[in-house]
Amino acid sequence: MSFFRKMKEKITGSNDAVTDKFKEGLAKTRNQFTSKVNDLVARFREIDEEFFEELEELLLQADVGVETVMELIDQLKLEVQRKNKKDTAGIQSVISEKLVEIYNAGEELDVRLNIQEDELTVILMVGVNGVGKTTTIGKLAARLLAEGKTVMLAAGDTFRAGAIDQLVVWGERAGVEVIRQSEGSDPAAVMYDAIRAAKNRKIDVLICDTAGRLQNKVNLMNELQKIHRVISKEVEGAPHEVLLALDATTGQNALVQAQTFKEATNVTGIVLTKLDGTAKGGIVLAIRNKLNIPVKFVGLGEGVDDLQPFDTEKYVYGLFADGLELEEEILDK
Ligand SMILES: Nc1nc2c(ncn2[C@@H]2O[C@H](COP(=O)(O)OP(=O)(O)OP(=O)(O)O)[C@@H](O)[C@H]2O)c(=O)[nH]1
Repeated sequence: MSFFRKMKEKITGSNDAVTDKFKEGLAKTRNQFTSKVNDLVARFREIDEEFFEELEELLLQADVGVETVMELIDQLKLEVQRKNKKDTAGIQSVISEKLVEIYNAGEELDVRLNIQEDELTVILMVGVNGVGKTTTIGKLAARLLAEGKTVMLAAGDTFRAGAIDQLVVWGERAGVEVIRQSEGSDPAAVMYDAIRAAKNRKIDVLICDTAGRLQNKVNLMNELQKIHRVISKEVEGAPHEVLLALDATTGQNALVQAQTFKEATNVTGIVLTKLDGTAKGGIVLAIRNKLNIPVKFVGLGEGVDDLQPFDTEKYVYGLFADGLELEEEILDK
């Protein structure tokens, strides 16, 4: 049985709906990338150096990242040699297998949220303006509520006009309280208030919004460090998560942002938003290679339930779904 079929059997069944979300969310990338791979396979039939060169080009176009592409091509060449494989039929399944292997190789990255059992969990949300931070906080709150947690939000982006109101709207939508002060006030003071309120009301998870000013790294660092200090003084071990929101549609620029935030604060996980809005969904693999920070959630659409925990196999399935299903049918005949 091909790798792809085994993977499909493993991930579908009990959670078909989530698998479908990955499939739908990655449609743009699949339409660009996989359909071109399928064309390539049809055009070449026989595996040769030129085939690998064109494949390499397609992977680079999908923003997979140079190192990962090189590694993948090397591994494919080895596998083809090992199996004495001469024709291109079924190569997509081998590519998907190698992508999963490469993603999962190296240090194990835990995608689960670090939620405390019996005490307040504090999640800090960081990222530049416009990446979908507020939206993500709203979606995350809804997800945690659905899991039976009580949730509170802290409007720590006191800098951008409208950020507080926007968070309040999300809070109302999700039915959770938002702790706020006026625009321009000290974000650390908002955090302090929010932690006090969350403790008083015995809340499980407090999600804190922050301003995402990147223009000045020193300022960003100072502000985040001050927030950190206040939070850790009030709750031991907090913040339990620092989630960095990155917009997948900004491609390599997202990697640059990530590097800056990584230097400014201890980022524990990435939320990759708007993955459905890009044809360059290979950015997930580049993030893995460049940053070694787990992508904990991906945004696969605008709906509340379109924020999904990242899953390597569902992701790779989403990248290849149609082409491989077609191929499976052909092989079955
Ligand atoms: N298609 C899609 N849209 C998303 C996703 N995440 C956020 N959005 C949309 O992006 C828009 C808001 O994006 P932003 O303006 O970047 O969000 P924001 O939360 O105000 O931005 P911040 O300044 O980062 O707080 C909204 O229309 C969201 O629905 C996603 O995963 N997929």
